[in-house]
Amino acid sequence: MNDLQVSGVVTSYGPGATVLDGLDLTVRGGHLAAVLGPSGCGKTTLLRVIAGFLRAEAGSVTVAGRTLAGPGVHLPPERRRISIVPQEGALFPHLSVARNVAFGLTGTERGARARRVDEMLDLVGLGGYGHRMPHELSGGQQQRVALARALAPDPQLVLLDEPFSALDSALRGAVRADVRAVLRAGGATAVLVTHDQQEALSTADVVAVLRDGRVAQCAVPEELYQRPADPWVASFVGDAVFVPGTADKGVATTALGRVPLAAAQRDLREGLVLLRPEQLRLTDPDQADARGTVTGVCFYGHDAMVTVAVDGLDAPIGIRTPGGVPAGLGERVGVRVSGEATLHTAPA
Ligand SMILES: Nc1ncnc2c1ncn2[C@@H]1O[C@H](COP(=O)(O)OP(=O)(O)OP(=O)(O)O)[C@@H](O)[C@H]1O
Repeated sequence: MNDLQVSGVVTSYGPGATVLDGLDLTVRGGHLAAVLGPSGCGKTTLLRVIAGFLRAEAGSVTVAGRTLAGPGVHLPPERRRISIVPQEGALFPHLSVARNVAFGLTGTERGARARRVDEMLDLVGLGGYGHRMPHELSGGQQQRVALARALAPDPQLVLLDEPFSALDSALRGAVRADVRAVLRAGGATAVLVTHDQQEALSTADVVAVLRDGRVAQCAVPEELYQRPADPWVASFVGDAVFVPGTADKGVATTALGRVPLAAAQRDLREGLVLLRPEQLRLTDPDQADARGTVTGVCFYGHDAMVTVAVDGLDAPIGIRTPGGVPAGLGERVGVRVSGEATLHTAPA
């Protein structure tokens, strides 16, 4: 299988400018990994090291057991069997769609090349578009051609660098789903760089969160969201509600009541209890473990975020309420918690 293994990679752009600092990342063959992290944390740099445009000062990169970079080894990009889908498709404007897709098929006999182009255009849902010029396509169609071009040479690994960021939000979800389906059908391993948490969680098999030149956590989306490694990761991959709590026998006691803890966190005695806003419910104050006063309401259409100053808590908390705004400013409300929480050491 085309497993990607990045081990102990160190890269800098000069003295004192270390960007990747012993980074490890493993992606199983055929899986899509999203690399998520704050601006400037080194996401693109990681792609450049994997693709071979940048030399790592230490560490190694292997795909399917073949060392692409490592001590004494640095294969040039064209020998790595890696394709890249850049931010805005970057199609050659003077070449037709078919010739764009055929671009990486050098050394392939003419008939086989034409068949492969047709096959790739069918795969991305653009069969019959081969004669068009890039400017005759929508942004989403151009991105799909870029994907067809990337997949045509049958790469072991596809690197996607924020490939949806130029698309408007209505198109984005649909193109994202298309690209995901095409990658699955093609069977290549893929690494998707994004700064969009929703995109990472909804598209990837695993999500790696980068911080300080390393992977802070790499996990399947549900685990990352529900059991983040620390408060920083928790806040980075979604809205987080932190309340102080003490733990005993797998249950945390907090100002919001008693909350069961996820199994992996059961050894800590006290710290910050993490909940997601959708785990909280507004109820009648007489039927709740916790009570408070509404201090803010933000309506988003599909749900609303209601901010409540809970008795006994220093800071107000956000509660996501589906289907409208159930309480107004200044109203006394009850708060109920559902599901499990995680307990974390409070940051120093
Ligand atoms: N060619 C370069 N020369 C010097 N420094 C660079 C160069 N390219 C990137 N950097 C620096 O390296 C760090 C990581 O950059 P990189 O582009 O990998 O971040 P990123 O996570 O992809 O950011 P973004 O999300 O903003 O695109 C940044 O501090 C950036 O300023």
